[in-house]
Amino acid sequence: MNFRIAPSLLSADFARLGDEVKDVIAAGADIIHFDVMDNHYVPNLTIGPLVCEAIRPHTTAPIDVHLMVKPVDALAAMFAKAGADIITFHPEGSEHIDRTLGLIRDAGCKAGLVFNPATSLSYLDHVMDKVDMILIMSVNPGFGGQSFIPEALNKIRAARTRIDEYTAKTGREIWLEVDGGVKVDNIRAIAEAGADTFVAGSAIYGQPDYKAVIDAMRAELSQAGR
Ligand SMILES: O=C(CO)[C@H](O)[C@H](O)COP(=O)(O)O
Ligand SMILES: [Fe+2]
Repeated sequence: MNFRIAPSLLSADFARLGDEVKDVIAAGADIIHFDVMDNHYVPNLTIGPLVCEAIRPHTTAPIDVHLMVKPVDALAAMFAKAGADIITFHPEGSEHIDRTLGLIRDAGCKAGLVFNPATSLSYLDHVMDKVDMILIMSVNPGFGGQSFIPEALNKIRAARTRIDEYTAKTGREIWLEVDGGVKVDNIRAIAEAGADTFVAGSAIYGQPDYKAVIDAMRAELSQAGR
């Protein structure tokens, strides 16, 4: 299993974002997770396409834009232009999920659906062919530094079953990302439930030595069995 670690910029020092991006990639991270909150779909307000465009020259690592916004379509197009590689959105934020997935892919990005703790995976039923990533939220969206909700492990297992069945039929890979409260001490259990991509904000940016945390996460992942 190819595991990917995606530090969330939400917990980075916003006054030095370019360096924060370079530092986590130098420390061994694979992906930059970029949380967009609109003070409407979620109570918090963060960063937009101009900031994505500003960090783009600072790394060749994929930028994974997590849109916690409603409506989604116009912002998704702006982030594709701003250099995003992956764009995920919450089904509750889109009037027409199939259309939004299509417009993200047509803009050249990987597209993904995000599931809040109480959102059903049934939104996947008729759109798997347009989904490149499934993101399971293990906290309610809106803030960094919250505690992992254990019930998320059951949803990760269910999503893994869907993906494996789909991949067996089509040969096409879909990534399974988990976001919220991911730490060194629970990442192994999350991997064992079926995740391959791990967002971690406060666990990485909240520590002075990013490499030490990422190395410790990889050591845990290397022990994970399915
Ligand atoms: O989407 C998010 C919150 O809505 C963040 O990506 C997530 O919470 C990361 O922060 P932490 O690892 O500190 O929980
Ligand atoms: Fe996120």
